[in-house]
Amino acid sequence: MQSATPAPVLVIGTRGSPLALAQANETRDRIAAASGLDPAAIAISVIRTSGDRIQDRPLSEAGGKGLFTKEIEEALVAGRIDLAVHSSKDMPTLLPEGLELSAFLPREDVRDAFLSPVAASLADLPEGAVLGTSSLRRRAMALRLRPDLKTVEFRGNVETRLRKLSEGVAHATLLAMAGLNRLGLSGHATAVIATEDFLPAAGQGAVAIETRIHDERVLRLVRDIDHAPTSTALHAERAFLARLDGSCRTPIGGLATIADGTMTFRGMVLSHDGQRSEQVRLEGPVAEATAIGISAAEALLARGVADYFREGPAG
Ligand SMILES: NCc1[nH]cc(CCC(=O)O)c1CC(=O)O
Repeated sequence: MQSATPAPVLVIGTRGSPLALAQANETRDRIAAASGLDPAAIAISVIRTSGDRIQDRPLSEAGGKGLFTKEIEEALVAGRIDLAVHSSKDMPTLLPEGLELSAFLPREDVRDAFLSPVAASLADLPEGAVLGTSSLRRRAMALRLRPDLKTVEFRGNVETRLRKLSEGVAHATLLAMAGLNRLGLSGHATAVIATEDFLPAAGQGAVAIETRIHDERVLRLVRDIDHAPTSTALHAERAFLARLDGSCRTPIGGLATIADGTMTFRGMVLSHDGQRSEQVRLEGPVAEATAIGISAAEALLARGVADYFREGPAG
């Protein structure tokens, strides 16, 4: 006899990668714990996005960030799901009309990991070694420190990239520590790269929950699991990105950290070859998070970084 599954009272939409599912499961468990809802009454609906489908070219050429969110947001607008769980890093700064990011899970490790079977760190890679990455930011950040490196495209989910590395497609790759931790794969990291050397992407390590504005029933449930410091940091980082009008066609790093009521914001924009870069560091009260992110962007724009945005990712 089959046990009766309760009719779902809440439907979470997510991509189907192991990382996306881990994030959706964590969200379900947190909502259940905070609300007292039976976890079995919270359904997880897997939605295949354009970003998952397109495998034959770099995503920066196929149209950028919205590719991982479009079909999920359509389901949210249409009411087929009640909330969507995303990696903040993959979210465009502009959301479709009627949707908002209403909660963030506690941020994981924000740093990038260095993974290599041949070297202990980026600095230790042999002259001319091949770095596999599909991220324009990681490519430019790495070339800034090691202009001699060659780079190759490394698409696919975390597991696919680990496999390509073990097959020798590249001497090294870079992945978010957050993803490795959430997948229980942190043992694959050869070294963790300090943010002083290498700024993460805006939003890295944070999981965002997207909902319909004015959907009070769902908002009540997700607000209870919102992690305030993560939310504050993400507001600053997303304001920074939005003001720069950057996209995933531009190498940009941005990180807000909070200690004792003070936010420290660091931002960097690089040329595609990493040979030119501008950095900014600002501090201010957390209550001014959004303004701090905007000021950081304006400081960089004043130094001419908009010129970098007009350049293509030359080989
Ligand atoms: N673009 C893919 C993606 N989106 C979020 C993460 C990692 C988890 C995170 O940053 O929250 C990854 C993989 C990676 O960059 O290694």
